[in-house]
Amino acid sequence: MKVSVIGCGYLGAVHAAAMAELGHDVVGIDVDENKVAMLASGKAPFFEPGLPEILTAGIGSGRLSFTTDMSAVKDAQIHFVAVGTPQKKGEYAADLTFVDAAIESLIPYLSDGDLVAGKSTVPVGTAARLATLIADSGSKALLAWNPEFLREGFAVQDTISPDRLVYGVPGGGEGEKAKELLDEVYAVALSSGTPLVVTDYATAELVKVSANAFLATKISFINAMAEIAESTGADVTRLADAIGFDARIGRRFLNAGVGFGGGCLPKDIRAFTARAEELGRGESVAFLKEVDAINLRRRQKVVDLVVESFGGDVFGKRVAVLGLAFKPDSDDIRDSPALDVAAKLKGLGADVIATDPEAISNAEKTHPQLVYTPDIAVALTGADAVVVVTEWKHFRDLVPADAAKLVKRAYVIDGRNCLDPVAWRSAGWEYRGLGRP
Ligand SMILES: NC(=O)C1=CN([C@@H]2O[C@H](COP(=O)(O)OP(=O)(O)OC[C@H]3O[C@@H](n4cnc5c(N)ncnc54)[C@H](O)[C@@H]3O)[C@@H](O)[C@H]2O)C=CC1
Ligand SMILES: O=C(O)[C@H]1O[C@H](OP(=O)(O)OP(=O)(O)OC[C@H]2O[C@@H](n3ccc(=O)[nH]c3=O)[C@H](O)[C@@H]2O)[C@H](O)[C@@H](O)[C@@H]1O
Repeated sequence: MKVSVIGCGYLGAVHAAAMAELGHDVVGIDVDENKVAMLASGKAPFFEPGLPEILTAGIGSGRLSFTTDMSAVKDAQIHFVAVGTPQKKGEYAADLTFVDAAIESLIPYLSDGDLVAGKSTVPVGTAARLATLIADSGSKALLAWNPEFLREGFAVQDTISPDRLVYGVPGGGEGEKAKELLDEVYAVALSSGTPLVVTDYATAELVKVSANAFLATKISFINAMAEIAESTGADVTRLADAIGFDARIGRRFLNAGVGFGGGCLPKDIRAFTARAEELGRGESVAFLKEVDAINLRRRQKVVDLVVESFGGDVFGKRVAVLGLAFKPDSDDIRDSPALDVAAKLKGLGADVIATDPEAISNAEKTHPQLVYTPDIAVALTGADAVVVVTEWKHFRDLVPADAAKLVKRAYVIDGRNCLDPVAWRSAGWEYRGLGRP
């Protein structure tokens, strides 16, 4: 099929390359000229395992191209909209400027019977509004909302083999036509048994935000237990193991630590709260404010542990911050707990040196006040405290005895509960985890 993808960021670039990998003819459109130039030359503009390979293959096959010229979508039958929906400045609500602009610029190039398939995460009610906008323009194109559930770090595999597909479609014959087109584009996944939920716009939009709200709640739940564990001497990691054996609860997403960040969970729970309030249903998701508050308290807890370890004054102390990305296998620093901790410590006067295998160049742009090194040994050398805030394998695999030789004071705060306390303590380190003794 001929497919266009509008917005080629963390979601759209992967979606475009994956659709080409599945045999479709794909054109990716973005307003960012640098990003388009990189993608068009087969280079991934961000770190995502497996993306360079499918980009190169797609471009080499002639099935994948990128441009800033919206008119290139003309031949496509399905137009995936994957532009950003960030949090509005100073508000909780989602900023829909990019979605609206993308649809406006797409409309002149739509042919009758084309399908616009929204992938961006949007507040419930957006699809219906956009469908009206398209119809009012005189276009006979269809609109579906087809939310995306990929995880960064696993984005390629999650796109090619998703754990479910959700189509939000209009009622009647239009909905059937939209479903037929989506079935064709996702034929490979569907034929291998991927569950499919076909529903109305509002349900599809809500599936996406409620899934992220649930994940955020699960993380904040275990972090709340970590807070209680800290006051009782209990071990939240053992607690998570034990409750996780209950299949109704499950162990995944029960890792207590410095909490969730990234370009989605934090802004999505806030946008959901704002939208529910607009709908007069603020009380239904009021708990998400507590989920957010617990999450932010964990970042402060890590900072407090560092400060306490110096008797209340971190000024001039050298702190090695291991991790900048919001999670491993990603260079994404959007709302990253790791970077937040580094910046807070710097703000308190600590001599912070931060390292990350992939996220340094992004962090340098937003946080030029921090000192960075790509070399873990350099970060550790002379450190008065070490803080692990992203659980990259590189940090999990550190040999405590070797690391101890580099630092000035062997004090480690394991903000992701990803190190073995016994191994670190027996190598002479004072070890502090979050919610574990
Ligand atoms: N990053 C992720 O893992 C996932 C993201 N999502 C959702 O997907 C959407 C996109 O997220 P990301 O890819 O992370 O954002 P991003 O910020 O990395 O990418 C958005 C892209 O859209 C481009 N853009 C903005 N306005 C445009 C326009 N008018 N025409 C063409 N391109 C335009 C930007 O230049 C940028 O490259 C958001 O709604 C997000 O919540 C959903 C699931 C997973
Ligand atoms: O809407 C989105 O953009 C995506 O948001 C999340 O994916 P992602 O942000 O890539 O990362 P996750 O693996 O969900 O991790 C999010 C954050 O939670 C943290 N986390 C995760 C799991 C856990 O047990 N504890 C924990 O603190 C991670 O460190 C990270 O900061 C969802 O998992 C995806 O399904 C969704 O598509």
